[in-house]
Amino acid sequence: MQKVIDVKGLKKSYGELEAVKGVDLDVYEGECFGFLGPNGAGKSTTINMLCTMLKPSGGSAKIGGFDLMKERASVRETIGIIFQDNTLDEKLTAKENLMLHCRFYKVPAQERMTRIDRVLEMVELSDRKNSFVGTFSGGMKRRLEIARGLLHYPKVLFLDEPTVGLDPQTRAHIWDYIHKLREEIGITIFLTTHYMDEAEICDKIAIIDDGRIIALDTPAGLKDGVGGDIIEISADNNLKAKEELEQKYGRTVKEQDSILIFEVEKGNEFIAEFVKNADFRITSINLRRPTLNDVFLKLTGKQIRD
Ligand SMILES: Nc1ncnc2c1ncn2[C@@H]1O[C@H](COP(=O)(O)OP(=O)(O)OP(=O)(O)O)[C@@H](O)[C@H]1O
Repeated sequence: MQKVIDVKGLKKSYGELEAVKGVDLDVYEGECFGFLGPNGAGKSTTINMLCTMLKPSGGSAKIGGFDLMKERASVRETIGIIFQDNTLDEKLTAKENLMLHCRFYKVPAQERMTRIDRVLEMVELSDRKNSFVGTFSGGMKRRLEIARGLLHYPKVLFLDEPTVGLDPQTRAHIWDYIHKLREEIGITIFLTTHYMDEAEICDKIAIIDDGRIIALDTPAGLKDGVGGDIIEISADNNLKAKEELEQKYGRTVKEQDSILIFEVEKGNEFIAEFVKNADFRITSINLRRPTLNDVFLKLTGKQIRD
C-alpha cells in the first residue's frame, strides 16, 4: 500500500509554547486514520499544518507525494477539508455554494455540473440542489460540506470532528456517507474525534498528548495493550477500597465519578477473592473488556470526552 501522509518530526511553537513536539505519522492509501488526544494536546495545530493553513516550525511532511513546505499548492489540490465551523454561504443555494468551490479549485468549466450532481447524489441532497442553505438542518449542512470537500476529487479528506453537535441519527448517516466514499472512491480519511464509537471504526489510531504521539496502532492493538479485564467497583468506603486495591493487590486505580477503575489479568478470579476478603461493603461491581476509553484513560489520564 502507498503512503499518502508521511510526517517526520513535525513541530510547531507559538512563541515559548511548543504545541507540537516532533510528530511522526504514516497514513496509507484508503485508510481511515483517527487522531485522538485530550484538549490542548496539539490535534488542531497538527491538522492545520497538514492542511497548509499553519506553517510548521520544523520537521517535514509529504501529502500525496507533495512536499508540505515546498509544494503547498499541490498539497492543497490533493486534500479536502471539513472542519467544525460551518463555512457555507447560507444566502446561496446548495448548487451555488458548490459552483463557487469549483471555481475556487479551478475545476474545468465543462465538468462542473457533472461533479456537482455526483457529489449531491452521494450525500442524498440532489432534490435540494436549488434550495438556499439557510433553510437546511444542521445534518444537511454537514452533508453539503462533505459534498463540497469532495468536488475537486481529493486523495485525502481531513475531517475535524465531523459530527460534533449532531444528533445520533444524523451522526450515523454522516458515517454511512463517509463509508460510501471509501468504497466508491477509495479516499483516505484523516479524522479527529472525541466520540469513542467513531474512533472504533478507524483502521488505525494515533493518540497525541502534550504535543507528542504516545500511541499508534489499530483499535484492537491499542486495547490489547491495556491487558486483561477492566473492573469497576464502588464501595461504601471508596477511600479504603482504593487503599486496599493499591497496597494489598498492587493495582493502579483511577477514580471516575466515585467508581474505582483498574485492570487485572483474570477478572473473575480477582473479584471472588476481593469480595471474600473485603471488610467494607461493596455497593457495585462490574467486569468488562477494555474499550478505547480505557486505553485513552490509561495513556493520558483523561476520558476521550472531557
Ligand atoms: N494561535 C495560538 N497561539 C498560541 N497558542 C496556541 C495557538 N493555538 C493553539 N495554541 C496552544 O497550543 C496547544 C495545542 O492546541 P491545539 O488547539 O492544537 O490542541 P487540540 O488538541 O486541538 O485541542 P482541542 O481538543 O481543545 O481542540 C494548546 O496549549 C493551545 O493553547
